[in-house]
Amino acid sequence: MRNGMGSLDLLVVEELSVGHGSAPVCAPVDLRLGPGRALAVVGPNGSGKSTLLRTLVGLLEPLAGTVAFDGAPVDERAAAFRRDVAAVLDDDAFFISLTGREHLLLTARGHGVAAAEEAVDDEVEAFGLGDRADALPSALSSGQRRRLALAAAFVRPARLLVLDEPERRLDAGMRARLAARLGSLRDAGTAVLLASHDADVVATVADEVLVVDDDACRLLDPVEAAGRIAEL
Ligand SMILES: Nc1ncnc2c1ncn2[C@@H]1O[C@H](COP(=O)(O)OP(=O)(O)OP(=O)(O)O)[C@@H](O)[C@H]1O
Repeated sequence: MRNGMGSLDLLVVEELSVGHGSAPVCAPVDLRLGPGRALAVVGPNGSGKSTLLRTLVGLLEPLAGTVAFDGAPVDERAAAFRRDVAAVLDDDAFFISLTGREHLLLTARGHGVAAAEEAVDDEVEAFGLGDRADALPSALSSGQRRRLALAAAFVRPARLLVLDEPERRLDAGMRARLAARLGSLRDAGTAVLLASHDADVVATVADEVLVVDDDACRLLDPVEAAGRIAEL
């Protein structure tokens, strides 16, 4: 299906059931996400947002239903999928002996960024890492580790950005800057999928909101969803 920007949907999810054993953690999900669009996944603690995102990026097998990225079933081992999709799901996925800056350089170079050093400097600046970029991850605060994980997703090109509660452990100023940046990326054509508990982040970034629930997972527009998010 073509979306409002005249492009093919990147992510197509049909009758998707997700869970860690045989029982689904929430009702089945149907959604489509195209370039230049942003979808927020909301719901209370334990409703299944992270389980859904992990399934969408191929880290968990669907219990039923399908997930396709760019017309093919999701396979996180496929080079094209790894090239096109940047995900920040956890913030403890670091090499213990590489500094923050070294992680960012590795990521930028691994994804073919031409001026990798400059791109890394830009993200160090944007995420306020400053001289802490030369520390090992174990010597960073939890918020600084979060910033580093996010910087690693921004330092490389991606067609789809998947973020699990990106606001977690960020201070108010950084939350607002992150939301603004996600909005700019979306406007520049990246597809953005994020789980969030932050009504301001959702209002700034999302064109559409998926409310995850046991009975039914429903797609709402951000205005309809605003009251609902405030309750969660
Ligand atoms: N590795 C796991 N093995 C078994 N059950 C799990 C696992 N991870 C999560 N669960 C369970 O799956 C359900 C959904 O959890 P999930 O982490 O997807 O929720 P969430 O909506 O992301 O919650 P939160 O807002 O707290 O981050 C919960 O009941 C949780 O306890």
